[in-house]
Amino acid sequence: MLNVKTPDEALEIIRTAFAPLDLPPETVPLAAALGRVLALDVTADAWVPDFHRSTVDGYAVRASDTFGCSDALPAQLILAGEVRMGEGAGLTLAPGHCAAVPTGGGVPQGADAVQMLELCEDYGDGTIGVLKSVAPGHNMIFRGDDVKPGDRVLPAGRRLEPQDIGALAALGVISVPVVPRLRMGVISTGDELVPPECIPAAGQVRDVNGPLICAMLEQAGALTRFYGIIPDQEDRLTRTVEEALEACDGVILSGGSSVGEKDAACRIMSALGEVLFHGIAMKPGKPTLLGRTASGKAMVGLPGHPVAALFTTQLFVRALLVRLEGRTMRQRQVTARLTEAVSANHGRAQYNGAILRQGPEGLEALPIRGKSGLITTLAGADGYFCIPRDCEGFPAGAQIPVYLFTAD
Ligand SMILES: Nc1nc2c(c(=O)[nH]1)N[C@H]1C(S)=C(S)[C@@H](COP(=O)(O)OP(=O)(O)OC[C@H]3O[C@@H](n4cnc5c(N)ncnc54)[C@H](O)[C@@H]3O)O[C@H]1N2
Ligand code: MOO
Repeated sequence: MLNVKTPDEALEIIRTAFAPLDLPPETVPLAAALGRVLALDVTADAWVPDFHRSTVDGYAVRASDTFGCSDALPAQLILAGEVRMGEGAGLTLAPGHCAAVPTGGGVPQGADAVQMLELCEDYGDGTIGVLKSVAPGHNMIFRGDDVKPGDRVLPAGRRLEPQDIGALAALGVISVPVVPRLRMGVISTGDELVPPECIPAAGQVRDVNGPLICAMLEQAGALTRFYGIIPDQEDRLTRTVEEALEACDGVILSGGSSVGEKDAACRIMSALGEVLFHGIAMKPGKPTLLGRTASGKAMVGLPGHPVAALFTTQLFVRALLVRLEGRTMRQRQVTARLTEAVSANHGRAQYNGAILRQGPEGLEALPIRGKSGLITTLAGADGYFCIPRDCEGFPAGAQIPVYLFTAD
């Protein structure tokens, strides 16, 4: 019999039983930093931008020279010169003067605003008519508006996204201090499993969990090593788990997690360390196991059914990874209208895949139905929702939170 924990209790055990690995940071080039976790705060040591810039194509002016002007009574200013992209502004604007400036070009000293080309008129005699007045600061950004030296731009623990890579480039951070990637060993077990490239014979099935779990761990930032499909032979399986624990920070085993005679995951974990829990009150995913070796390494036993393996990886293995990395989990979610009723009445939290689509009244969630042995019921899913243990289901039209299958 399994002594089941609630999903929250299981997460709490993960948090208390494991500590961050605190590995010394490594440095990677900016081009390789996407998806990596920042090891240190990134603090600016430069001004961004480093000079006052125009945000439009137009004429840099002294705002006070334009006050009161209009279509009928333009302010006529002397064109003092032209600012070129990639060069300093190079001139100082005297009263009554203006300078042509492109979008992003430097605003000359003395100028404090820019008027757009379309609101100016070139008289062709070295003077420009400004047809509408501008307030100081209009159409420009000032030195340091974006970032000043000492500003914290990105916090340690952040998984870097493309927009962060852009910000690091702006600061000239080309060597990025990151947390070393966790190394996770993955093992599929079962006499019936064959590699995906094989055509299954009678009674055989292709290994889904190996590629699935490796892909999820890679998406979560870990380095995975697949130790292959191991038949239901306890001694061989034990040796493979030991080999994986030797080389990796943790090992994920799928299949054999239940209580049948051939289900060896629990016995192997007890032999190699201690079992922290066996069983979670969730559907799918009930026979999930977590263990810890004497040296503190994690051993996870996931149910063989692929959908159960997917949800338990999503909820618990990812939580384990962020714990070992010393981060907090950030689960992205949206609110969507459930398109059909989904019932649940089995005393376990129920997890359902969902496809999201834009409906006439906003985002809609189409529940994916199917038993936990059917992986195709999740192909194309965007996320999932949970019906809590004490709830009998959600009616059609309910606004529900949908958690996205994303990296963090
Ligand atoms: N008496 C009980 N039987 C079962 C219980 C229970 O509580 N008492 N729980 C059921 C639930 S829930 C699940 S989930 C499964 C989990 O079983 P195991 O983790 O022991 O997994 P297996 O028996 O090895 O496999 C189950 C199923 O999944 C297929 N499988 C396994 N690995 C893979 C893989 N890598 N790729 C694709 N498919 C895989 C396997 O062929 C089986 O069909 O136990 C229930 N039984
Ligand atoms: O809970 Mo099992 O994990 O139903 O398939």
